[in-house]
Amino acid sequence: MDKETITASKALRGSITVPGDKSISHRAVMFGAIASGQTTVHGFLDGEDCRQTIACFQKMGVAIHYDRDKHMVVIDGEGIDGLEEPSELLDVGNSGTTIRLMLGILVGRPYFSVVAGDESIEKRPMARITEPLRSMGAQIHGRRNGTYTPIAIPDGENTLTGIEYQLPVASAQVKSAILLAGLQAQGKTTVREKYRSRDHTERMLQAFGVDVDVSANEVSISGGQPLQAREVHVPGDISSAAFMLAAAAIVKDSCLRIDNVGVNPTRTGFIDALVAMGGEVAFENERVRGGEPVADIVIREKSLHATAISGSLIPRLIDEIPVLAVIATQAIGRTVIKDASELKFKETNRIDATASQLRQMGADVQATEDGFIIDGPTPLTGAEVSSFNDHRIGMAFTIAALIAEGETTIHGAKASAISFPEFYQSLRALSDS
Ligand SMILES: O=C(O)C1=C[C@@H](OP(=O)(O)O)[C@@H](O)[C@H](O)C1
Ligand SMILES: C=C(OP(=O)(O)O)C(=O)O
Repeated sequence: MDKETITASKALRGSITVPGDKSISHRAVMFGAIASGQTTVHGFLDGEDCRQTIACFQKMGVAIHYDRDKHMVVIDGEGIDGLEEPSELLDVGNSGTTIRLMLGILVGRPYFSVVAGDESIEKRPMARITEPLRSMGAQIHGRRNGTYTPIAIPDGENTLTGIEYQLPVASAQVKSAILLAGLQAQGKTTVREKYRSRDHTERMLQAFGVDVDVSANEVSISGGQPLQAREVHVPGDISSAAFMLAAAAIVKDSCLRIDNVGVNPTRTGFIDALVAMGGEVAFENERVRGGEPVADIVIREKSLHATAISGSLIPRLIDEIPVLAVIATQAIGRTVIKDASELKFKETNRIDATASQLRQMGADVQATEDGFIIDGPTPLTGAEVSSFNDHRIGMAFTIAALIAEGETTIHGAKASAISFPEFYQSLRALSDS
């Protein structure tokens, strides 16, 4: 198995950028594929998940040209009716976002399609998508009555009707799938959520010329609206920036600047948590590009104290929780993270993975049903840890290794290629400078 060996780092100093936002990159390809005209995407994330999205839509006959060196994707869309029946399985690899959003498109198409992914995708729950889509009239077959992959959509009329739906858990993937089906449905579709999840779908659909009504925690869309191609500039991914910010927050005397990061308020929970812990973080050059807020982020290492993370904050930092748990081991006092049971349904069970590997490194951490209880500060010691082939887990433990005494080996480190292919390179460049 692939591995990386990491030792304690001296201060991280300098200025970097991080790769494009994963959520926005996926959506740019999908929306470009169902729009009419040429969509050009700049700053596309060259991660494995997003490349899988490109491949799926190419299998549906969409002309997509990807220049990997320039991080640019050009999509010649012919509207949603221009999508063709794929003659092969649509393989989403490791990507939950690809399968869930794409199903929202496929259920309204008149052709036969089958979607599946890797071993991790096989274990991830799909009922959250297939139940509401079925209630719109979608015909869905699949393993265990369509609650797990592989999932097949039969050919035929596939007529959909708009629904009003209250999300049982805040999930942008479920919300987006319903809205994409809603675009193909008769009448209006409304999705309500208790806590607001990331709103990139709403923002980008509006940018592609679709009327989307957004009020508080409710989004509505009327069926039959076409998408008009446009240029998309993808900002740096705050979920990737979070690893670098975490490193700078806990490695003594660090001072780091990350330029051009997406700071959509539905995604900045990690920054709020860090500030609540006493972290020194500032946004500079705040601007809006293509409907998404962007800023340069500056952080300085500072002594941190414990905090409580729960409720509406959770969907705003869901993917950053493993690395936040690492930070919490260095904060003074007891950090409690709750309402995060969704972590069990990601690429791996992130509650178990984070707690078990943190304990290997000597942290005082307790896994709970829906989060963690972490007492700090605790000195960490180098250990053999596993990513469980989950990119966020592998990267979180690499950050922990930067402050550990002795050597830490991260097994399955290559998983970082899912969302942050240059992760180890960027980190080495910063600690050498
Ligand atoms: O819509 C998206 O792009 C995503 C939504 C979140 O998942 P859920 O919708 O399952 O919370 C997040 O964890 C994932 O990394 C990306
Ligand atoms: C959960 C994640 O992604 P996905 O659901 O797209 O696999 C993630 O990137 O942390």
